[in-house]
Amino acid sequence: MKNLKIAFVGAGNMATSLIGGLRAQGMEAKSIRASAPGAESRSLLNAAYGVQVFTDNQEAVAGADIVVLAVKPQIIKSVCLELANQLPPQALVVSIAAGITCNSLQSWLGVRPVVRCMPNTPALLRQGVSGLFASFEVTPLQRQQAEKLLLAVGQVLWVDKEAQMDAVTAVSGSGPAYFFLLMEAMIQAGQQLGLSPEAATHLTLQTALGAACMACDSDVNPDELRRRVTSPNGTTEAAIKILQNGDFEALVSQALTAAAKRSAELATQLGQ
Ligand SMILES: NC(=O)C1=CN([C@@H]2O[C@H](COP(=O)(O)OP(=O)(O)OC[C@H]3O[C@@H](n4cnc5c(N)ncnc54)[C@H](O)[C@@H]3O)[C@@H](O)[C@H]2O)C=CC1
Ligand SMILES: O=C(O)[C@@H]1CCC=N1
Repeated sequence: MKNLKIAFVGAGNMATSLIGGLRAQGMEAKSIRASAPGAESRSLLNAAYGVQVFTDNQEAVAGADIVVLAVKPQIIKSVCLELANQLPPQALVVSIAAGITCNSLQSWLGVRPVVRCMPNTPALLRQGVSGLFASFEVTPLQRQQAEKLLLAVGQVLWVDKEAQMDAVTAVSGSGPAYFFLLMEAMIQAGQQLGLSPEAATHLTLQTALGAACMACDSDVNPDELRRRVTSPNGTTEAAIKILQNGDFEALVSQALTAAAKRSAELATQLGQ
């Protein structure tokens, strides 16, 4: 990675996380460029990581080995059309836009190596996980380069069918929001049961962290870990019964199905 030049088009949350990860791994600021229309995000990025910032996307991608498209799905088509004739011919394009297929990207940019990926916001703390899919044109070396880029902000998982990216988006791309919602609900319930907001928040967040660490470190599945908390006729059983009577698993399944469907819809609505 050290000899590569990487250009980010878009300088928002996800681009900033990735740039922070690359800099923390020792990538030199002079090898990283970023472009965005907003002066504030450009100057924040420059101040935090010393990277070169541009208003002009075409200027940012000049000479890049990897171009990361980190703009919203709604504007990616216009950005691609603007860049189509300006990208270095061998540059690898890495898109993080939800729902936007390799086929669409290649219809706007010309047939070229494209990696589509779906990171998530814990990337900010280098605790993310990203799903990746490579178009046919991506070389083994470019695959490694894309993987290293995303490894700078957490773990990676390649999928071999592009349609699986909708499922990745539903599980891990959007996933942090589901856990935050559960935290919100537990904090609220804790207060209703008489705890102060501070106490309810502290207990909830540390429990979420502890449970996630246990699930990651353990050699048994989450269902077994759950059973170990659940004493016969005890308090956990009383709570789980309520969740299951409310069809918790079915609700989660419906929610993830809606997210995956929306990812596929974005492909149809905003693609080609
Ligand atoms: N936020 C999330 O949890 C995740 C987001 N994504 C994807 O990442 C992409 C970026 O999302 P965020 O960083 O959250 O959005 P953001 O809104 O923080 O950043 C978007 C950036 O694009 C810039 N921009 C707007 N118009 C532009 C143009 N014409 N040319 C160049 N830059 C332009 C904005 O100034 C901003 O810096 C989206 O496509 C989203 O689907 C992927 C995984 C997770
Ligand atoms: O909600 C969204 O569309 C984006 C993609 C995954 C997380 N945030």
